Order: sequence, then structure tokens, then C-alpha cells
Amino acid sequence: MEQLKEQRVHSVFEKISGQYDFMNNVISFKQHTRWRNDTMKRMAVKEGSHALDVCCGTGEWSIALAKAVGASGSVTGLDFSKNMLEVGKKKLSELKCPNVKLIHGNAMELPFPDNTFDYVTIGFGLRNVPDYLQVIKEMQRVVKPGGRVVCLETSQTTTPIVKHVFRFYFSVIMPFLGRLLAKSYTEYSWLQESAGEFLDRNELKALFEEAGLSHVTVKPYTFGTAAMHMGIKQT
Ligand SMILES: C[S@@+](CC[C@H](N)C(=O)[O-])C[C@H]1O[C@@H](n2cnc3c(N)ncnc32)[C@H](O)[C@@H]1O
Repeated sequence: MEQLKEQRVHSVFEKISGQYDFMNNVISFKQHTRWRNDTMKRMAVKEGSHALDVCCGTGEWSIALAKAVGASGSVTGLDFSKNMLEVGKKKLSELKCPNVKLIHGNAMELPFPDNTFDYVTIGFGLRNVPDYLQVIKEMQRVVKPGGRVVCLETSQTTTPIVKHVFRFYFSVIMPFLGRLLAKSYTEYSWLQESAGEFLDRNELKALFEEAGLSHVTVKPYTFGTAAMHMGIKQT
């Protein structure tokens, strides 16, 4: 079952990599940029620090982190889709970001020693992995004591009317846009399915705590349709 999910997710992102950035702006009405900027503000990333961006995809968050850590810091982006990484690498060379390295790997088993990074992030990646807790535990393992683990992800709204509107949007409009603009109906159907099945923000907060993270703060965005979770590894 786990392997099936992994294979399906992998083939979705291998296929949509070329249109991913464009489609992200269309389907979220550019809201993802607002959520990302607010999350970065809350993280207050220190210059010279070292960050890992898990499920980095085309590198949107890795690039923002690279600007924040500056030339004396470093960012590693990790993803299992070579095609998504290729798009990210092109962007990095155009933007001239020498302090970012994008590597191929699996979020379920991070290829780093314990206590390596000051910040470990995952953006719109957690709902795609076979075992959410396993990935949060891995992120907790590789962050340094006192460091932060941060997740930005779709979530479940608790406002009934918004729930209905979003269900319709995700199940009908989004796959339609996927077919129309990216010629990928099946892939965008999967993306809405995974968003519908994902945890609500209290369940995700509980997983952060179960993984050993403390002082977990939660910030819902856009009627709770997305949320940021940030936890600290105890010293
Ligand atoms: C929705 S994209 C998010 C990309 C990027 N973080 C962003 O914010 O735009 C999800 C990414 O997670 C990656 N992914 C899913 N499961 C993974 C896993 N088990 N290991 C590594 N990457 C994974 C996919 O290849 C894809 O690039």
C-alpha cells in the first residue's frame, strides 16, 4: 500500500514538473506565495544558518531560504522526482544561488546524520508521503537541538460553507483546470484527493508532538484551507 502511494506520487510529479510552478499560481490564486511569505516571517531565519528543504520540488521554498541565510549559510533541497529537481536546478542557475544544492532522495529516510540543520522545512510535500509521522520524525532527527521543523501544507477548514465550496473547487474545478491548462486530468485529480484525505491542523500538531517537537505553533491560512506548523527540537 505504502509503496503504491509512493509510486503514484512519484509518477504524478515526474509528469507535471514542467507546468508545476505555473499551475501552482493558477490553482491557489497565488495564495501560496502569501502563505510562504508569512511563514518565512514567522521563522525569522538567521543569516549564516543551514537549512534543509524536504520535498523541495522546483525549489520555491529553497530559494526563499537561500536569500534568508545569505552567502555564509547553506540550503539543501531534497526530492525524489528528478524532473522536479531539474526544473529547480534551472531556476537556481538563472537566479545565481550558489548556496543551494538540490539532491535526489527520499523524505522517509533522510540521508543526513542526526543534528545537522538549523531549520528543516517541508512545503506541500507531507500529504504526499506514505507515512506522515515517519517523515516528521526524520525531520526532527536531522534538525539540531533548538532548531525548527516547519511544515506548510493544505489543511481541513472547519467552516461548513467554505468546506462545501472547497470540496467542489478541489474535486471539479481543479482537475478541470489541470486538464485544460496542463493536459493532466488524472494527476490533478490525485492532488485534490490527497488534500481531501490529509489531517486537520490539530491532528498534525499532535503528530509534531509525538515526533518529539515542542512549543508547536499553528497558523491557519485562508479559512483554514492551509496551515503552517512549527515545532522546536528540545536542547
Ligand atoms: C506539491 S510538491 C511541493 C514542492 C515544493 N516544496 C513547493 O512548495 O512548491 C510535492 C513534492 O514532494 C515530492 N515528494 C513526494 N513524496 C516524496 C518522498 N517520499 N520523498 C521525496 N520527495 C517526495 C514530489 O516529488 C514533489 O516534488
